[in-house]
Amino acid sequence: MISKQLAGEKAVEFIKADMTIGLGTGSTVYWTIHRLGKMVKNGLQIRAIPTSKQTESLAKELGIPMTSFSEVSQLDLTIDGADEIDTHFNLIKGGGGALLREKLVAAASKRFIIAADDSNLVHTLGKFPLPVEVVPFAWEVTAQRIASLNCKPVLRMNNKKPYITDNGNFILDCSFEKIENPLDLSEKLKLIPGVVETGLFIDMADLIIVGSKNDIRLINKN
Ligand SMILES: O=C(CO)[C@H](O)[C@H](O)COP(=O)(O)O
Repeated sequence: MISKQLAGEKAVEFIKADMTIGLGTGSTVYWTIHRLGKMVKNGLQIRAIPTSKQTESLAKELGIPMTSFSEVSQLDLTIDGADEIDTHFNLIKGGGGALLREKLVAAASKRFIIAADDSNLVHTLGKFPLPVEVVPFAWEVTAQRIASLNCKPVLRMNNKKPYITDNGNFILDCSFEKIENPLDLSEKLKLIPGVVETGLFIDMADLIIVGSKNDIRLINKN
């Protein structure tokens, strides 16, 4: 069994009846969603809010009942993946392009669980290029302003065209190499006009489930 699958499937153990669950995006939570689909088929009652159109269609296919922020304002639990996790529980997310909805859903959740494998654990964030969601208008100027923070922003492409997020925006993948102060960087990025959201998730995760070749580790905050 691959490590992402181990971690993703382990995460369902934290789902209880009648919970409202945030469903993340990516190849790790794919396994969570599949397991959850089976649990729902076996009678578990939950409702879910997806963090992307991709997750929404998978969850619908598996018969997982959906809700939305027009019906609920708080979720019990969100399960998602991460591209990098540092020793202070800070994350880089957005490799799959869903960072804005992922952050909104995580911020509305009482508990935020990350399922990942040991390749995602790092001492300092930044080797993985930081995804930054920007509005398409004047994105070139936004990219120049971001570059002045000492990185190389690259416009994410899809079939030779700019990649478009579920919110109709672009993504700039920003290579910083080392992000020594994630909070400071996050604040600076959010001050740039045109930046909608960044893939820096600072001190939001409560529990990390780390799958490796043959076992699973749980890392609790504190
Ligand atoms: O942030 C994300 C999507 O926007 C994903 O959680 C992140 O990219 C990790 O993905 P995977 O589970 O496929 O490694």
